[in-house]
Amino acid sequence: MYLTREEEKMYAGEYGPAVEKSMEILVALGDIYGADGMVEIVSAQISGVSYKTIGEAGLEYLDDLASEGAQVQVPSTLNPAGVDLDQGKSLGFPEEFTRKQLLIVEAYRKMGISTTCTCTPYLVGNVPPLGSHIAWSESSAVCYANSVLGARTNREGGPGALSAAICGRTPNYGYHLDQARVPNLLVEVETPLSGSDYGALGYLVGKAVGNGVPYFKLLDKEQIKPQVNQLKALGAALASSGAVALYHVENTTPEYREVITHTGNLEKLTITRNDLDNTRDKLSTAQKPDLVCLGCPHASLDEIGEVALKLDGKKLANQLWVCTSISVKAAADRMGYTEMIEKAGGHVVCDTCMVVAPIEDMGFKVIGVDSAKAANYVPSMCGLDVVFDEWENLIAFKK
Ligand SMILES: C[C@@](O)(CCOP(=O)(O)O)CC(=O)O
Ligand code: SF4
Repeated sequence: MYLTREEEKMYAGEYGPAVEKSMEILVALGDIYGADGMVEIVSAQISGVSYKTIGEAGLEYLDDLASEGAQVQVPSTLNPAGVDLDQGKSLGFPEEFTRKQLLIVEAYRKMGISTTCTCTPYLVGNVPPLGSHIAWSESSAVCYANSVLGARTNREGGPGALSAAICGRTPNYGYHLDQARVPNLLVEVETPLSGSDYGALGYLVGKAVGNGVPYFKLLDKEQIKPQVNQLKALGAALASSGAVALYHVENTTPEYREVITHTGNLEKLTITRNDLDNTRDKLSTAQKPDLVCLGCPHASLDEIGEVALKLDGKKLANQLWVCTSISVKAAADRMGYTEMIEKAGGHVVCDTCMVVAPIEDMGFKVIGVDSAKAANYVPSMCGLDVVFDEWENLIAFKK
């Protein structure tokens, strides 16, 4: 692939071993996927943060890079870690795990990466504009960035996104190019959508479309135009049951007008109310959750607000985590939401989630979720049972 003189220098080690190593990774990826050259990026989002998923080998790799002086060249944020970085002890996270986790985050911090550990960076200031090239790796965030923001990224792995952040570039292939952004499946949804329907829809369509690009026609554009919270749930589920990186929603997402002409001859999938209800039932493996975990992807301020108002003045019978970023929690604190949730016996948990935290070692057995992505991953990544339903049905109050 073609490299500019600057990129040649990076590759040849003229900027030190961290840049050299990172450029080698980018060139290898570019060669595998047939990139013609590199493209400059404006933002990075780096997964592979939890000690649960990257382990000792990951920690060593990051420590080496940090001690070699690696520095990111573009604004970069981290994916969720395995613990709440501030409230780890009071929430009962295992001590040794927490110690390792803090070392990982410290290595990233040294590289200049913001330690806002979240899968919804677009809610806390990492918001690349339409048409910009970026390297993001959290699959739900990739889906959001490509589809809702109209930025351009492949589904990077953690090392790929980190290398891109260090070099300020990523190989130019896949979703960076116009031709990969056209839809290849038309999805007609025949029923109005609300709550966890968006996740159930994403789960079903992700299975059908694999690594393709679905184009959604929702029932009634006036009534059910999806907003940020719904689009994040839809994209997260699409990206977890399939390898989706981009979707379009008619009258909603920014690139639908450019691709609408391609929808005429597409294979069509019709989704009914029954399809969505059956999906929710199929994903559930138990009935009564001992821990309800909301915020997959990380909750927005208004999602936390809805839960807080419902809990206000009551006492919970099961445990509750509402997972979010430190920035959104700060706003929730000021709004009084955190206090309402805590008084009811729940927690606003930062930096982590039900999938990347070691919840299987914390005494929980059945996790209640309102997210299809979490319902898909909790059994496989934590080995625990899951109930997938609307959050209002999952929480129970003391009589
Ligand atoms: C399941 C996921 O949301 C979180 C775990 O990823 P990681 O530990 O950051 O690599 C990753 C993803 O879907 O990209
Ligand atoms: S599993 Fe869900 S909450 Fe956890 S990092 Fe992934 S999208 Fe975020």
